[in-house]
Amino acid sequence: MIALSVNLNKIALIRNSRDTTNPSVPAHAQMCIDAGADGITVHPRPDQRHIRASDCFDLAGMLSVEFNIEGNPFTEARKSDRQGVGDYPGFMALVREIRPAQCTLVPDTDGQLTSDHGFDLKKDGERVAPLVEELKSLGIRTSLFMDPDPEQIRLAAQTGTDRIELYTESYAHACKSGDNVEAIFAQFITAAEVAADVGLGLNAGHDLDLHNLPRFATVPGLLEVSIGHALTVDAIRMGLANTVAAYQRALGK
Ligand SMILES: CC(=O)[C@@H](O)[C@H](O)COP(=O)(O)O
Ligand SMILES: NCC(=O)COP(=O)(O)O
Repeated sequence: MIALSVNLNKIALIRNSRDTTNPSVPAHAQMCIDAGADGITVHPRPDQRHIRASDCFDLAGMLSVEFNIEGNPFTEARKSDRQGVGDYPGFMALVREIRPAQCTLVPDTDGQLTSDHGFDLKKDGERVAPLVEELKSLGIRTSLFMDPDPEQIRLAAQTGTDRIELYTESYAHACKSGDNVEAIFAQFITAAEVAADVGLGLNAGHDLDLHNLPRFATVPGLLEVSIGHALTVDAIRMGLANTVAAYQRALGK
């Protein structure tokens, strides 16, 4: 069974567009859970453009499903520039205190519009490995955000991480454009086979949607997908409960 972890970044983005608590991130998480979500994912960024550190604590206090916190482990603490919003404590400081079920390390720089690449572990492997070890010692399952690159995936196994999360934007783009879909999808099949060969659990995410998900769900060994942007947009059209159910059906459940 492939777990569906709903990413709430865009719910927080709507909330932050006013000085309000509406929509409530915890209340939205509960609606996702009531509708059948297997997990909740958030990606607190240093500018707190959407998910804030306070959201992570609020969610940690109420979730009855797995909590996955994603982010760049090398981000430093940053003062909030918005009245009434707490400071960003730094990613590792936040995760050390919350101790979510899973932590997905993502090599985003602070100013990126969105996540757009996996780790280069030739460059950063020696910095990442000790953090993986620390997170695991805290009882947190670790995952590294990776491109579907066999050499990099083999390097990921050397860090000691439990899982990797395949960055699926290239597949989503190919599905939209119709160009090279088979060749791109074959890259993910190969990446999944390499991950299994080196003992890594397999997650995936970014730009997955109701159209591209059914085929991606056939990737061997896939354990979890985290989906936020397209699912939130679909919920505007279909309603949240119907949307979560539709994504579960797209996963073959
Ligand atoms: C790592 C990844 O691909 C997404 O989980 C990320 O959370 C997207 O971030 P934004 O929602 O800020 O675009
Ligand atoms: N790790 C991917 C994620 O959490 C959500 O990505 P997206 O569906 O918002 O592109």
